[in-house]
Amino acid sequence: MSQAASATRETLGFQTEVKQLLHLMIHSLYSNREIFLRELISNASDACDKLRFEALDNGALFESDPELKIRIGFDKAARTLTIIDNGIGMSRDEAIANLGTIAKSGTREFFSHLTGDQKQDANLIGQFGVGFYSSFIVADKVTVLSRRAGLPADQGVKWESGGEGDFSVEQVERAARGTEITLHLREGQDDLLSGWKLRALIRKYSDHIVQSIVMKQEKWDEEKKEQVVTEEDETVNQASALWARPKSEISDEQYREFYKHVGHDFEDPLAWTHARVEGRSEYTQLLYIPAHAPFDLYDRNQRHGVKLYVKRVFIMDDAEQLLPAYLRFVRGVVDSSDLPLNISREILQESKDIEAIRSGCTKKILGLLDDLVANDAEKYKKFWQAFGRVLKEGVAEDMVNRDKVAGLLRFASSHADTTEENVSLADYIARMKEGQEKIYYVTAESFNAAKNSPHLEIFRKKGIEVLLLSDRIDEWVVTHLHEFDGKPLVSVAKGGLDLGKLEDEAEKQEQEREAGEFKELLEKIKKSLGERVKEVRITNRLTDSPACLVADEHDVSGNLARILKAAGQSAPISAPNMEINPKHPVVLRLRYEERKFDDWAAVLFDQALLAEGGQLDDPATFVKRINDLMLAMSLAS
Ligand SMILES: Nc1ncnc2c1ncn2[C@@H]1O[C@H](COP(=O)(O)OP(=O)(O)OP(=O)(O)O)[C@@H](O)[C@H]1O
Repeated sequence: MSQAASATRETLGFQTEVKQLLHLMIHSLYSNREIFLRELISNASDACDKLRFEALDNGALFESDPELKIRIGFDKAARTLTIIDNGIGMSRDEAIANLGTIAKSGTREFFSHLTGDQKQDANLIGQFGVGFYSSFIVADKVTVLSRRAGLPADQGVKWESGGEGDFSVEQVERAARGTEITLHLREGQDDLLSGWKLRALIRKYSDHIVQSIVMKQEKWDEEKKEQVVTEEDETVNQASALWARPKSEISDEQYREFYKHVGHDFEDPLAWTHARVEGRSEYTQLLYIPAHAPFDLYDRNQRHGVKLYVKRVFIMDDAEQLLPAYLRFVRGVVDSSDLPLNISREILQESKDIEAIRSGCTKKILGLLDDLVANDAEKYKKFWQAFGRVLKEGVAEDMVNRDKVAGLLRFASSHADTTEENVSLADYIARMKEGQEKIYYVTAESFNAAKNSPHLEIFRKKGIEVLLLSDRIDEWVVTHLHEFDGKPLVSVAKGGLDLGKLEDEAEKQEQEREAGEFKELLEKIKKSLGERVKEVRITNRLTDSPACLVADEHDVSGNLARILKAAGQSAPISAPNMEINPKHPVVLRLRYEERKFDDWAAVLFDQALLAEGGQLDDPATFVKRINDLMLAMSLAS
């Protein structure tokens, strides 16, 4: 940050990302300019919540002004709007940090995704959170006066900026605690200088705010023939906790606006569930599923989860104990009637009440997802695209609800052979062939590697569907999910292929005959490859390929071993089995090869490894062998 300090006033430069954000926001969000009011009121409300929480331990913070509220005013002559709160306020350092930098992790990466296309970027910025900086959509100068609760009156701060490259901060005297934001409106924004307009915006976007949002009452003046502002205050919003109101009194519109406040989101939510739970543990939950993934979904430190309230008093943001990690995309509020007000994060971890809330909230969300599956396939598809990968973690993480989570999973499969993940395990079971007892899957590094895996050949020939798993997390899913609805999940690349009733007698007999016939060749290949393979055997898995690699039932699959290696973890390496196709011309040819047998065997192994997405230890030797063999063939012909 650049500095030009004078005695009390100094000018500081915005962090680069803030400059970028400001520029984009002014241009791409202009058509949504009214949201600035919602954002500033949302911040004011959060500031009041924070004060109320800190005051639980230190009542003096209320000073002589215990009634928390937000005031909106306007001055036609000066062309300004003001948003005032008596919440926690900011110290000078906090103002510099909060209003001059963006502290979110992943910010730089986020900015690299902006395209310059206004419509797309507006969407992205919405996901990032627009917040305080949205003031500059309508204002060309913003003045913030603030004093942190508990600091003396001479420790006030005045922050001011034109939203270009820099801002100034100055220490000022300020009797009132909290924050006052004055927007000096841009040309053409004068329609906002209207009590009627502001009231309409507050009712539309901020009705659910818990604190009173007050404005000066207006009256019709017969002489002046216009509305005049009086000295009387009036509360414009309902000023009661939305989640505590009966469901029948809340409109969908109100639910949506409340979501934007708690979820710090710009778009409507996908779905929500609102319930009051009574019994051993009493609480209210209002939980939302967003319509899109936040940019930091995979960041373990991401914030803005579920807020915890105790008897309407805000206690903490992102109380991660309220839901398991695999539901970290959920936003909303839990308000408990049983927990003590002074509960800390440490106590939360051991609280029996929290355990009950967590299991209740988890069931509600899984139920909500079930409901989408049954009643709104389009929405579920959207959900799956945004959060499917996170939900998959639930199979490993949540033993109690494993079957329920498994039922919600969607996979790509050889049925449609497209990348789209839209096959549920129940769909798969419904399509099983007569006599089929298992759910077959293949895991690979990419969709194409899975789809074209040699291990699938016999399944394709027999018309048996195979799930095509190519997410890294899928390996984790299948190590924890052994069966679904009584049907075992089986990898087509592991263990001996036992198709059970799907194989007929004649096929089995032929296999036995071939095993005898090829015994000598198999031993010879094993001897040639040595430690690289555990066993070499005949297979009926293959129709087009000469060979493939197969892990033993309880060994780590080749794909998982590669994932672990890439993640820097040591995998217990055990050599794979090599299976060869007794009908393939290359294999038949090998029976009569003498001179170059070792090269043929090595190439067979290396190709099988490549075909399943593996990497060669010694690619140069592989290339040399291939060239030698090609040359020998061309000389022979
Ligand atoms: N009225 C206020 N009183 C006290 N602090 C405030 C106020 N407004 C903003 N802040 C501080 O400035 C920070 C930045 O605000 P901003 O609106 O940009 O982001 P946010 O609310 O944290 O997140 P998001 O933008 O995702 O909603 C806030 O986190 C808060 O610490």
